[in-house]
Amino acid sequence: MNPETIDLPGAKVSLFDDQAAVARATAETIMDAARAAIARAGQFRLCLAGGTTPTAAYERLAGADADWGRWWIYFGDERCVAADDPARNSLAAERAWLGQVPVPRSQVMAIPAEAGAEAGARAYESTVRAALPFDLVLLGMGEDGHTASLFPGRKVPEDRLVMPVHAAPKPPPDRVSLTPAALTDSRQVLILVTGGGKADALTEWRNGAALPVAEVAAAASSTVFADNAAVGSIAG
Ligand SMILES: O=C1O[C@H](COP(=O)(O)O)[C@@H](O)[C@H](O)[C@H]1O
Repeated sequence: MNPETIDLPGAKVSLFDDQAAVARATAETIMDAARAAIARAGQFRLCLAGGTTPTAAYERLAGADADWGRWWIYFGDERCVAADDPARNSLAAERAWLGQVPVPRSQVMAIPAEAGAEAGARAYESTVRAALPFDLVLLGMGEDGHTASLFPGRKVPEDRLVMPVHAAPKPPPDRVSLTPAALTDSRQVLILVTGGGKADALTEWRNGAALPVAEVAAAASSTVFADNAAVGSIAG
């Protein structure tokens, strides 16, 4: 049974029974956005979330029938480790989904984070500038309320679309992240929140804390897909 509801400032919230239901709805939302973008503009520009939360949705997309030749894939953040390191967000998406569908390789725009945070961010800036506005930005939320690699209390350069991140509180310490200016320049922003470990951050968000995820959500037309485990103890 779903909890009653939860209000999150700046976002429309949809609640689901479990992570599998969130994954199903996420894959459907992405497919709907793709069809609409392709009908409107002949291509679909999707910016992906990293971490573990979106993996089940990516696995569902691996079995979908889509006009893959018209999809362009971007990443909201990346960890500065070797290109074949399992910690890479791009590799996780590749294994769960992208490696199994005929999206042209030239249209999967990985962040060159193996070059280091500064060089990777500099190189990806022009890629993102040319892509905006995105059709859909998919985001997750960390247990501390971070999203992409935007961590609480960190300064964000106002003149950049992509920024280097050092000393991240969650390993690895060096990362590259799109800034809120880039993540919110999208027709839709969909934020996935699953699992009991996210309940404290959701409570802070509901109470108006200035978390990165809350700031990004409020600056865009955002929807949150959450499951019972994330919301259960704080609903009502
Ligand atoms: O480090 C990261 O964390 C967040 C949340 O990850 P999750 O494993 O709790 O889903 C993720 O959204 C971000 O892209 C990632 O680099």
